Amino acid sequence: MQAAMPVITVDGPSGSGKGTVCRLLAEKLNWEVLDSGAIYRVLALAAIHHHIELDNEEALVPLAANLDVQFPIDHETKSCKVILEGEDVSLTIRNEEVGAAASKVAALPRVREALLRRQRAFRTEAGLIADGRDMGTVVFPSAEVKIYLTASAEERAQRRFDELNGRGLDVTLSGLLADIQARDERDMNRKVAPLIPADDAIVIDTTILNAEEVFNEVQKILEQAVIDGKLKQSLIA
Ligand SMILES: Nc1ncnc2c1ncn2[C@@H]1O[C@H](COP(=O)(O)OP(=O)(O)OP(=O)(O)O)[C@@H](O)[C@H]1O
Ligand SMILES: Nc1ccn([C@H]2C[C@H](O)[C@@H](COP(=O)(O)O)O2)c(=O)n1
Repeated sequence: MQAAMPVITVDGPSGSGKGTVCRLLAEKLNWEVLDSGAIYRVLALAAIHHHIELDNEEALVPLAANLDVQFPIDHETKSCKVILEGEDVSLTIRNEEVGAAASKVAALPRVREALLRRQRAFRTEAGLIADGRDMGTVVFPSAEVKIYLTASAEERAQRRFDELNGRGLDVTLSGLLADIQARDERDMNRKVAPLIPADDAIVIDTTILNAEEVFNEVQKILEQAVIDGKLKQSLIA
């Protein structure tokens, strides 16, 4: 039986292209997007602002439960802004240090538990595209469509290098590769909600695919989901 508010989950490691494909899908389908990584990033930034150690679960749980964050639409860029305690942190949360800090706070089981309800609340009237690490395994286990994107660590580091270098940031390919490998190791081997494909996820290796080719693969998956009766044609037209 199809749920009223369908969910497509897109999980995978850093730089596999989740955010890119979710944005393209959201534009096409006019669905909401949950960027769950942004929530972990905001929590990590709040911990840094409040001088809370990134492994202090006792202090991080109430911070997570009461996180003062909003995601208003920026009508100029048509993307979400991230407002933490009244401050626009949309750019700050995207730096590599905050990404690494997010991966550390995300390893704490009670912190993850404290953020579950907030993530599930993104399932509203439109369909939802949920981007993260455990969207298909934990947060939305009954999602209609589950996708897992992956790519070699070298390719993901190169993508990040091109992006950051293009923005004039002083980064090295070897440094970014080491960061990505450390993040993979932490995200894939934590005790709770480790990064793994859900049993019923469809895996796409994006190493040799460009963003458009990945999007085309995802569209084929959605068309198959219609044939299988998991999604209504009218929802993806
Ligand atoms: N298939 C692709 N081929 C080449 N570059 C890509 C592809 N998909 C995304 N990119 C580029 O790679 C970088 C990382 O992509 P994106 O932010 O979508 O990954 P992500 O999986 O969401 O990463 P994170 O989990 O760290 O947020 C971006 O610069 C993006 O433009
Ligand atoms: N569902 C999620 C989303 C994110 N995380 C953690 C692990 C990541 O390294 C970090 C930052 O995520 P990104 O913005 O790069 O997608 O947040 C997680 O554990 N679970």
